[in-house]
Amino acid sequence: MTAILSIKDLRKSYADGFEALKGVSLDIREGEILALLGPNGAGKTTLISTVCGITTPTSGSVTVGGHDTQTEYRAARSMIGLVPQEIVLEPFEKVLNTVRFSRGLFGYRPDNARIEQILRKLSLWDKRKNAIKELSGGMKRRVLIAKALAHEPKILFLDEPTAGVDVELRKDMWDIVAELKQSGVTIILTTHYIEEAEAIADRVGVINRGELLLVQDKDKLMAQMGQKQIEVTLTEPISEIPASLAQHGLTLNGNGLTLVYTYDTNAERTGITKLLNDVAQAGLVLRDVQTRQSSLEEIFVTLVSGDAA
Ligand SMILES: Nc1ncnc2c1ncn2[C@@H]1O[C@H](COP(=O)(O)OP(=O)(O)OP(=O)(O)O)[C@@H](O)[C@H]1O
Repeated sequence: MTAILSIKDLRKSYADGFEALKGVSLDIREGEILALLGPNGAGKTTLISTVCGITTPTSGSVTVGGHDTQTEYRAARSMIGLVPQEIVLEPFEKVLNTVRFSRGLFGYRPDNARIEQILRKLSLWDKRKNAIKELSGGMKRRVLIAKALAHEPKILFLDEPTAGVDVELRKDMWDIVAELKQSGVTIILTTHYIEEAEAIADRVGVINRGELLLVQDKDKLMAQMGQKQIEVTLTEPISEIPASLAQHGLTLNGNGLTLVYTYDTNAERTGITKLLNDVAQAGLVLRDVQTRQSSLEEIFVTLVSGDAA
């Protein structure tokens, strides 16, 4: 794996002593889309700000394309584009100038063709002579993306790009992200929308209370979603699972009253018939049978609430 971005044991304590990042380590592959999920205050923005050099880490290191963000700040930072969560734009400035200026900030020569291409891609070309204050909220968000792309970054951070945007713009954002990926840009986005992670991410990371709880290929998570559980409640509790049921990989819950069997809904044979037969053969009497399906949302909620305990 080629890691374009490597985060090692990153910690951040704010001046008031609050530890917002508690040793985060993460390697990001070149060209992938990683979605970072986490509840409010989990540390997503702190992580992005620290990686982008806006916030100084308390300890740990970050390299971007091999450049250390602290000792080789300019080289590392020029590879990164950041679309912040909050709209920070000069209201009286024209769209075109705003985006051109961003390119200049990174020491890049003016390139009108490139700026035009970016503005067209983001449907802002017709608005290029408008002042920022004349734009709608959604268009301002597009300007933030244009600014972040103006210096041709290899890695793009999008901090909640679709928070508060309408369905159409959200769809447009997803298309833009997919196009950028096609052109080889690595994308890290934070989101509260689990369906967004499902729709566009290659990998999903879950962060809570400053810790990265999980980073996994989305497809693997989706495969987990394909799993279902059947809960068999018995009339009498048992102290252990009978040996004749060992092959089913059951767990015993609820004070010995519930047997839980996990199966794959996509599999040709679920094994339910044999399970129920074997349960009856073992002399167990059923009170109830229930099935339940786990979703990415549930995995997320379980991880985050388990962490809070
Ligand atoms: N400048 C600061 N000084 C002290 N604490 C801070 C500062 N900035 C952020 N925090 C705290 O650090 C924690 C993480 O905040 P952060 O903004 O990184 O979370 P987040 O995951 O981006 O949340 P959200 O989804 O709400 O944007 C929060 O408890 C926040 O209050």
